[in-house]
Amino acid sequence: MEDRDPPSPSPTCNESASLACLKRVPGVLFTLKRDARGRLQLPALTGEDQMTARLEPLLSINDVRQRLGDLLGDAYGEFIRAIEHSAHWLSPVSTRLRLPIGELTPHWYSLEALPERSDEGILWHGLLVDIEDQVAEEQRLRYLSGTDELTGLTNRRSMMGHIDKIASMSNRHGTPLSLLLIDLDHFALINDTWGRGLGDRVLCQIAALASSQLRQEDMLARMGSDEFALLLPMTPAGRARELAERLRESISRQDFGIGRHKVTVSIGVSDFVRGLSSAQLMQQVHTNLMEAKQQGRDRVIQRWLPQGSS
Ligand SMILES: Nc1nc2c(ncn2[C@@H]2O[C@H](COP(=O)(O)OP(=O)(O)OP(=O)(O)O)[C@@H](O)[C@H]2O)c(=O)[nH]1
Repeated sequence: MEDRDPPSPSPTCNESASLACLKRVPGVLFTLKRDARGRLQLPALTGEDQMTARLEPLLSINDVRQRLGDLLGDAYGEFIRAIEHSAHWLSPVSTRLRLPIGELTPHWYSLEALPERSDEGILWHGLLVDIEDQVAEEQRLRYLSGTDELTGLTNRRSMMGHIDKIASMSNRHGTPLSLLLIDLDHFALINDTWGRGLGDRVLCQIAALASSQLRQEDMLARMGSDEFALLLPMTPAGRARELAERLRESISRQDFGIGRHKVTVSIGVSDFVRGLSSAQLMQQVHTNLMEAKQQGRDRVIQRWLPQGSS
């Protein structure tokens, strides 16, 4: 027979290694019990020191509801709802809760627990993990996916969704809605003459200048390249046109730090007509912008979207 060294104990069988590992998990493993009278008990708990310290006083209390309420504050209701739903359907608990455990400011926790029936009621074995960093990263990515990196404005993708939503509200309630499409004139020339870095600065300055003239409910987006869109809810065409003219003038007066060279924009304006789609609104405002370019740039063109057109 082959002579072999006896196998070393597997780390998963080594209790102290497992415990040390558990201490490094930013959360706790727990057992929760709900008896037939609805009382909640916490018979077992282990994990990261700070969280364990906060939850340990609950161990072996006859009914932890009151103490949990004190500990979790506003989040207590949500926690109990998740537990009661799981108890009723015997379904796993899988939720995220914002809990003030072990921290002065609440953190996001992921709560995963499996219920099973026992003689005394229902028993959950579960894991509560601090996912504050993960949630912050998700929020950052969500923000980035809807934001133009250069100007910090809403990007095309997010704006198109917004136009759909606001247009369908206008359709339902008959409220006025206008859209502006703003495009820099001969922007390629600015890049070619003063460099792309300065071109970037011009785009950012235009974004800031336009933003400073808006109401809170208006939405400005960079649609790409040197094109911006401005969505104006509750705004009839006449007021949208006035705003477009003001914007155009203020941009042409602005000193962008490129000598005597003026930066100008062409603007298409369109208002939403009930019964039409957001795609038709977009198409019309684009046609108006093209018309402004063709007529010599540095101007605003507004044409009505004929009812029933496609
Ligand atoms: N600086 C800078 N330039 C960009 C960016 N994105 C696109 N561009 C440039 O913007 C220019 C857009 O030019 P065109 O679409 O040809 O139009 P234009 O020169 O503005 O001329 P008209 O629109 O016809 O008046 C191109 O030179 C692109 O390379 C950017 O993020 N930064």
